[in-house]
Amino acid sequence: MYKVNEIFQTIQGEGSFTGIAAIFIRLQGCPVGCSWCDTKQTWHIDPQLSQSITQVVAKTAETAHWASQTAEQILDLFKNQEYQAKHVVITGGEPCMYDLIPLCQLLHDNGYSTQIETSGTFEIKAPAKTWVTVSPKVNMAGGYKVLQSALDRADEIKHPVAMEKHVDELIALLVDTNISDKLIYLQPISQQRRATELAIAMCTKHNWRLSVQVHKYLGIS
Ligand SMILES: C[S@@+](CC[C@H](N)C(=O)[O-])C[C@H]1O[C@@H](n2cnc3c(N)ncnc32)[C@H](O)[C@@H]1O
Ligand SMILES: Nc1nc2[nH]cc(C(=O)O)c2c(=O)[nH]1
Ligand code: SF4
Ligand SMILES: [Mg+2]
Repeated sequence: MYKVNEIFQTIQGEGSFTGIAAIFIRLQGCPVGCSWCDTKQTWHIDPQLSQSITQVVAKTAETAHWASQTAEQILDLFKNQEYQAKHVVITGGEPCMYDLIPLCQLLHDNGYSTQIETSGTFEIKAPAKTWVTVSPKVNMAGGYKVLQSALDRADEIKHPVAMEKHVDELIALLVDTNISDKLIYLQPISQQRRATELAIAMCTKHNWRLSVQVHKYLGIS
């Protein structure tokens, strides 16, 4: 069972698939604790906050409520909601706390493409076809071996930055893990002006890409 914090259809606002219509599944739970995390409501799994999927889909505000769902129930919901997007983004919280193989496989079998957004702190359990976005959480739980395998598996690396030290950490990580042939995105933290200027300068300098969380500029989910 997957603990679902949110399901909604929108435009992917980050990384390589920016601009694509997508269904987002946000799973509950994350032990990593990034100070600047924009989805802190997903961190704790409070058994008291279990709801029906109808209530979760009807949410009008970000809350820590969640609904337990099987892969089949999630697919049925897509149909009931008459979602038209064919790209599914599984995020969180930390989606790799869950085995994502049954869910992604079922979605692939039904004509959807899948993408996961992960911190690289848990083993990635997803089919080979799933697009993997790793937003590496340096010096955090999970350990180096898990992070190395996540970075090796990554189709893109998307690193949130606000200060020079975040860029230095990324460079050190790429050297340590021997990663040289991946798409690298810098994502300014919380649309801060200084963070954005830093990201632009560093993307230009290192020939990386910029990811600006387009949905936040548009005021959409
Ligand atoms: C909320 S996280 C959930 C998935 C997973 N736990 C992770 O960290 O990749 C989704 C994406 O948003 C990024 N993110 C979180 N808070 C942010 C913020 N305040 N500004 C910019 N990016 C942020 C994360 O780094 C990650 O790339
Ligand atoms: N529109 C939109 N695009 C996104 N890309 C990654 C998101 C996330 O929270 O993981 C996200 C999100 O929350 N909304
Ligand atoms: S790993 Fe992702 S969900 Fe967890 S605290 Fe960090 S940004 Fe938030
Ligand atoms: Mg988000």
